[in-house]
Amino acid sequence: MGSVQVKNLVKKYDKAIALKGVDLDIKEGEFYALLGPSGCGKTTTMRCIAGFETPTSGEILIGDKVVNNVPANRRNCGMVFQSYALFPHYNVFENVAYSLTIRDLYSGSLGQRIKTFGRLMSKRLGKPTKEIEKKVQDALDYVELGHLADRGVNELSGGQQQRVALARALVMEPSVLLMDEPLSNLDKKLRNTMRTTIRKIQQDLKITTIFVTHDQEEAMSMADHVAVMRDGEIVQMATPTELYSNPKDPFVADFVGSSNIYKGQVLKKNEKGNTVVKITDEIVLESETHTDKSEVEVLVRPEGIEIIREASTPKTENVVEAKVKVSTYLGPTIRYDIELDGMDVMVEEEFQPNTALYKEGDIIKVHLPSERVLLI
Ligand SMILES: Nc1ncnc2c1ncn2[C@@H]1O[C@H](COP(=O)(O)OP(=O)(O)OP(=O)(O)O)[C@@H](O)[C@H]1O
Repeated sequence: MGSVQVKNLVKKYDKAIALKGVDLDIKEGEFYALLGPSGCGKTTTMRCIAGFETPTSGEILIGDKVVNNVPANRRNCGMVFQSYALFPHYNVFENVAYSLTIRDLYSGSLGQRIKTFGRLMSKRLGKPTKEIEKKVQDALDYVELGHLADRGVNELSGGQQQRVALARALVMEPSVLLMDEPLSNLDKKLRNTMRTTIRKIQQDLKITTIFVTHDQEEAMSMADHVAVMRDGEIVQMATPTELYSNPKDPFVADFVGSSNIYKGQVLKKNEKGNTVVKITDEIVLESETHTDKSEVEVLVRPEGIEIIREASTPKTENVVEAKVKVSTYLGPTIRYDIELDGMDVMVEEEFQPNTALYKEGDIIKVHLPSERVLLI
């Protein structure tokens, strides 16, 4: 039973209120990302679920059991941290076996427990049981490190160390996997590989996973659902596509992907049923978003704006003249910083080898399709 529910979770410290009433409802097998800027309360939420922090108020359920008073080691949560937190004097195998061995401290006869304690105190794990050996080997194979079981952890790369940490969490067969910025110490290429590895393992094992990150790309590419947090609260919780296409407010829009956001004044509905919104005297746009408000924020994603070239099909609405300020080649795309009646606007266009790049000072025409002009 790996579902997780968090109800009106509040955590106050002496000088800060870290959580102001967080609610989460995570079904068994789902992958949730907690996304938000530094200090918004992601880690505190996770530490409360893990049992490392005591909430000031609110309820936490794992499965159908309220766990507020259950100690961390009885919550059956596997943890993976940014810092790996491996034991430097143990090799790969021993690091993964450790949690299983330590579990023996709480079970078995008094004699067995004393023996386990003695082994741990002498910093040797001794000969593991056949069962532990198999479980550890399986966990290492899962993270593709089976061949490095005898290596010292200091002789591993960062990515390999994080795989050991993941194996150590998985070997306990936790009902919930909690990961706190696990990829932040890795370089970009390795981060991408690890994203795929983690996602694949999560889907294979169907393990309920909560993943803390401040990296929107990471959250959007891995999770089934993303909870965006700000100042100790969840601002919006949605699937990645919903979050990107329908951000609830400018904070979410800006945090999840790049965006152009302007203040606008709603003028009327036109004959097509579109909302007409004025941004400047010169820039009046149609939007397919319906709203009852008279003052709105107008959001257009950079890739939602189309530069009109001679070969483009004629457009009937939302065509505006613009001046190119900067063009930046980004590999698969070109980013243009342009000016529209005094407003700075970002446009991102797919790079086509045969298309000439615009340069500073060029006057161009851009089309902002009404379905890409969002009113929030
Ligand atoms: N032990 C503590 N004592 C006092 N204040 C704390 C403590 N832990 C966290 N806080 C405060 O609670 C708030 C939330 O912190 P938290 O670590 O949960 O944020 P976060 O979103 O995980 O940030 P980051 O991405 O930087 O790790 C911050 O204002 C932080 O300073």
